[in-house]
Amino acid sequence: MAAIETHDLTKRYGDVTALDGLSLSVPEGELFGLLGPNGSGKTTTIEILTGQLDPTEGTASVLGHDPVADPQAVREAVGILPEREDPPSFLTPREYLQFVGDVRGFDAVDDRIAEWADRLGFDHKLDTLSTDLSEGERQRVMLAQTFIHEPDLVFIDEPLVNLDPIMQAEVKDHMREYCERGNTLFLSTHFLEVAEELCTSVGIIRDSAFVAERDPSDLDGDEQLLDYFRQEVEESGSADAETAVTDGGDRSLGAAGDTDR
Ligand SMILES: Nc1ncnc2c1ncn2[C@@H]1O[C@H](COP(=O)(O)OP(=O)(O)OP(=O)(O)O)[C@@H](O)[C@H]1O
Repeated sequence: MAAIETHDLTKRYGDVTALDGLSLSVPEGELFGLLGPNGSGKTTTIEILTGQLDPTEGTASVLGHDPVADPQAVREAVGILPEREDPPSFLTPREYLQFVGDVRGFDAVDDRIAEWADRLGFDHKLDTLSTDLSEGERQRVMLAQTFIHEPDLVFIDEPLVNLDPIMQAEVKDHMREYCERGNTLFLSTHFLEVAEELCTSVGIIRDSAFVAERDPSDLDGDEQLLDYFRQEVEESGSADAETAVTDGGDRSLGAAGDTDR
């Protein structure tokens, strides 16, 4: 069964088309990466699939639930880490994760908090107000809330932002193992090296429409993901595409400041 299935998903805001007829199927167990220039519709896609935003047209199925007809069922079934989200500044990580436990209704909340704080290296900060945590420590807490209830499907926008290199490696390992156990991960990122290293499949979106899908391991040595992305995106000839493809040595696309939020 596909974990995610969409048909002609479209979102319009007046004259602005944020998403234009997205049809997509993500099988269970896939680590899927959605790539695209700034403003191409990645966040809109995730918001529709997680029941936060209604499409103007089209249908979607997420773990067998319809995110329009039953957004609550989708939100209960999945883990979500939106872009640039922090735990509330006035709660400690322990209080925030206990709150998540209450809302999500899972058992052994204290044990799971201890396990995830240990795994993500913020056990010594569990009782520190979030306002006093570093950016990377807050990202670790947000990653914990994403996975703590062991969902079958997780949506993550830029998972590695602000993490130090050791924690980046650990989170990558975790995401890989999570999918090897049959779970599904839907990742949105501007960092092609992350997509290339981790994803079993990538989709490229431009001008709000889906243009290509590819298994990164099928790319040969001369056809790196950046070149492939550039080729697919530049075909649109849009100004957006040209500003989006920035080599810059770090192979990040269109958001040079993304690591420093
Ligand atoms: N509430 C809104 N009202 C009007 N236009 C919107 C709204 N939300 C998004 N858009 C537009 O829809 C398009 C797609 O936005 P979206 O946030 O999905 O892009 P994105 O691919 O996630 O971009 P980025 O890589 O910069 O995060 C953009 O042109 C954006 O300006």
